[in-house]
Amino acid sequence: MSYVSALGYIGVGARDLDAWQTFATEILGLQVTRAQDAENVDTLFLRMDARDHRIAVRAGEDELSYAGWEVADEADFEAQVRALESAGVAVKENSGLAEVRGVRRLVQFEDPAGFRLELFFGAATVADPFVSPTGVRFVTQDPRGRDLGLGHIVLAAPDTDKMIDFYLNTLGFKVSDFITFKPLVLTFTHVNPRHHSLAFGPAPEGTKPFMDHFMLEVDDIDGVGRALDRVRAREISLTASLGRHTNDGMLSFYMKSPSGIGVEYGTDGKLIDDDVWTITNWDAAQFWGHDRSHTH
Ligand SMILES: Cc1ccc(O)c(O)c1CC[C@@H]1C(=O)CC[C@]2(C)C(=O)CC[C@@H]12
Ligand SMILES: [Fe+2]
Repeated sequence: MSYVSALGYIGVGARDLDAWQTFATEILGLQVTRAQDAENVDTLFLRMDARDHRIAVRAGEDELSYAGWEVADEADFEAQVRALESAGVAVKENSGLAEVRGVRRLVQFEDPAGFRLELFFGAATVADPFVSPTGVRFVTQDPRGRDLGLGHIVLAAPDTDKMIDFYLNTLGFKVSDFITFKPLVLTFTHVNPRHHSLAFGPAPEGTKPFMDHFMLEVDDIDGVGRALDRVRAREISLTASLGRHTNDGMLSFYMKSPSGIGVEYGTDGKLIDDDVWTITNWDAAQFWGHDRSHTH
């Protein structure tokens, strides 16, 4: 039982849309279309490949966010909706929202932490070629052309066990591996060859659930290096220096977006072949780097 095929899109809220527009264009290298959404709210639609957009940044509360999980076709869509319903999850089909997102069909539901999720198929795709303003190319497919989604997200919520149970047993995500440091355990999960589309970060009791960061992957190290140069040249805070993760081998750095949500920008992430993959439990998050004390 596994129907979800990719992290199709995400949405975040931002009070300062002008700052986000500059950040998206000049640092991340995303193509930006700024428009009113269906409810006349100022929105940045951010493009990274043939999809109409994979990130929407909507004027409003900085914390607001949602994730759009994609399935390959209508049969998988209906099967996943049934699986959610038999698990007792309230699922609401929303054709108006499907139209706003440009997708064929869409349902809305919440995970156990109350995080807003959408399940959809038939993503909005445009004929116009994607052209990055910084010249990067994003990795959203594997070498065989299989969709890898936009990157990954890390969610932090107090009851991690309940969250993991839901994503594994109701949505069919698979464990990639674990990283254990002292009392902390981080769990990484995949839905396609990308090492993780979703990971669970630690959150102390009483914390409001939040998206810690999203990760975008580019296809060469120079794209990461040039983005890092531009971060250093501007008022953007670097939250972890360049480093290489143990589990997915990603070479990346972390920064704070203008609305506060973290962004990891990397390259060279590992792909998982389920036929030969064995789950490991790493004792460290990185082979080197990702220093969080000497940043600005
Ligand atoms: C460890 C790791 C491997 C691959 C990744 O893409 C990735 O984002 C991470 C997590 C990085 C980071 C960490 O190791 C310390 C605890 C952190 C800050 C969290 O609370 C969420 C992200 C975690
Ligand atoms: Fe990450």
